[in-house]
Amino acid sequence: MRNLLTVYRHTFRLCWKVAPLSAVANVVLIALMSGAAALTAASQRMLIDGAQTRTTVAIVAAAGLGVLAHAGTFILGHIQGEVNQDLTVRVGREIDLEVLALAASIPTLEHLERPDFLDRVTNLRRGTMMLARSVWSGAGLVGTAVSLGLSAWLLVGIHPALPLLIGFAIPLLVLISRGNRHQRRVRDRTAENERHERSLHDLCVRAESAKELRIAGSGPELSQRAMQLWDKTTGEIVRSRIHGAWLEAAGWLVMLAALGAALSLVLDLKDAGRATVGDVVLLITLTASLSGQIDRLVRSFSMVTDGGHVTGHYLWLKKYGATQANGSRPAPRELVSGISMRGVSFTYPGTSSPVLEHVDLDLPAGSTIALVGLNGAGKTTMVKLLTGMYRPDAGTITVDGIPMADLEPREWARRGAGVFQDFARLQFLIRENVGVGDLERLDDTPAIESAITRAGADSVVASVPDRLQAQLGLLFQGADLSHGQWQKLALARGVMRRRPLLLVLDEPTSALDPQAEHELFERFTEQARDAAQAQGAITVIVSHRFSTVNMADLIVVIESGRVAEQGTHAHLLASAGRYAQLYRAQADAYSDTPPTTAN
Ligand SMILES: Nc1ncnc2c1ncn2[C@@H]1O[C@H](COP(=O)(O)OP(=O)(O)OP(=O)(O)O)[C@@H](O)[C@H]1O
Repeated sequence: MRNLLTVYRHTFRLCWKVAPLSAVANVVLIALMSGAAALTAASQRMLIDGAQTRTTVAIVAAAGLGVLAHAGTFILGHIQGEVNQDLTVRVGREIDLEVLALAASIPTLEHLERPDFLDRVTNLRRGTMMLARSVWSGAGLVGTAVSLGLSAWLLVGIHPALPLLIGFAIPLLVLISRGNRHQRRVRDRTAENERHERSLHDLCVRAESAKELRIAGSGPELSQRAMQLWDKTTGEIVRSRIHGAWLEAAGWLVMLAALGAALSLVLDLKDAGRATVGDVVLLITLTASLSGQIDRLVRSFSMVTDGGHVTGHYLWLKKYGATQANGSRPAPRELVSGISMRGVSFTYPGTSSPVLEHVDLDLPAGSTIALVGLNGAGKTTMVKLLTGMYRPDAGTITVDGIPMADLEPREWARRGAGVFQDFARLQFLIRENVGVGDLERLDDTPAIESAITRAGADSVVASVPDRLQAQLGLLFQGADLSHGQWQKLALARGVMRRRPLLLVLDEPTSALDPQAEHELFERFTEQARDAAQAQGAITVIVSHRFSTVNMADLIVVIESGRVAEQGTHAHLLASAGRYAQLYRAQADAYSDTPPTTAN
């Protein structure tokens, strides 16, 4: 309940921020409407009683009051519905943006690969409207309670037992909240299926996956699977709704029986001369409006409880974000000793075997380090730990002696730059595609051009008519590029940031020919040396090409999550270990002579 109130306060603040006038109007309209239903019933009793006593003034006054109350209920209800809808959409959008910003601001990556996190975000995104709506339902709940109080007061006037009628709303509410609870459980349970269905759907309609699907002929199979998942998910949701509808119907039957009993009581009272015809009409009118009020109460109650559930996800996300950003020490502006890993082990969430185990490694300030090893050895994972995207399960990583966990994570992230093998194809203008590598210089054309030149991407820009202003990607009728061209732009984006302390190049040139890659790395190594001298910057390269690797100051061979060997190219070749074996295997593959077995 406290959580719900916290989020309501926050949501009211959002309402005030996005549409203060509508928020005030909504409160006033809800207050006015809560009195209108009771006023309608009271005017009818006055009308009947006035007719019996033939008091013209009373009849005219009652008729005027009735018309006013009816028109008020209708007109105010209509306006309130519109105002409410507008507020719900605007506030829902605001909450949606908040959720996205919150999820994107978490400096680590782990949550994006945790199914429970993704399910919560799915439910949260499904439920932002619900949350926004539930705030006004909470206000509506108060309004309806006031309206029911007025009705109870009118009922007491006929017979003191009649207000008990309102108490029959309780079993109805209990049954409905039971149905809602069941529906919420089903929604949570089906979130994973929904994500799965969406990913299959995306695979079927995205250009990137189209080639593989066409050649394998697997499109129909995948769309069939997506369909089955959709049927399963919606089937479960529909069944839970039907279940809820049955429970609600049972509650209403009880309520109707109570209304029938009340009516028969008032008819008996009238026969005994202890009630007027006006009282009978009042009860009938109240019965009709009571049903409406209780129905509103029930709907508001459902929305409030649904909102409470979504609130749980929302607060969880906020708390999770806060726990992931708990370091507060400023990141150094230059490196003196470098980065060290001591006893570092790491297992991906949801898996059981460690990817890195007891890694001890020193990355001296000002050096270029190459990580080599077979596929799946753990090279990219090591880079993810060094950049702070994941935290080790055991051991420590220090930056100039400061534990990385103590550093303000966003600040450390800002000290890094680079490009990953699974780079993004950002379908923006070319200048934006590159500029987002350093948001502060998004509009700095010379900086963008310089990054493009350093990444060897000048030919990519020259190949499209509008140059830097060219729109990229087929989604927006822009130019489509080859894989290698996209990669060159990703590389330019990766080197946009000025003076990073840690530059990571994780197979950034896998789509380039060996000659282009070699030239590029020569250029990078030169620049890295300048940065190294100026501020002790470290460059980490992950590559399978030994022509690139041998330029590094230190080569680290990773094997099954451990450091197998380290040293310079010459040292490792001389020691005739794993590196020498891998190097010769590649050299043989490029030569005309048959491969030798390295021993
Ligand atoms: N997000 C993830 N969740 C679970 N396991 C993962 C994840 N990412 C990688 N792995 C596993 O961790 C191991 C190491 O992966 P990593 O990407 O670090 O290897 P790598 O040495 O960079 O390989 P490659 O040369 O193929 O790029 C692999 O067995 C991989 O399956």
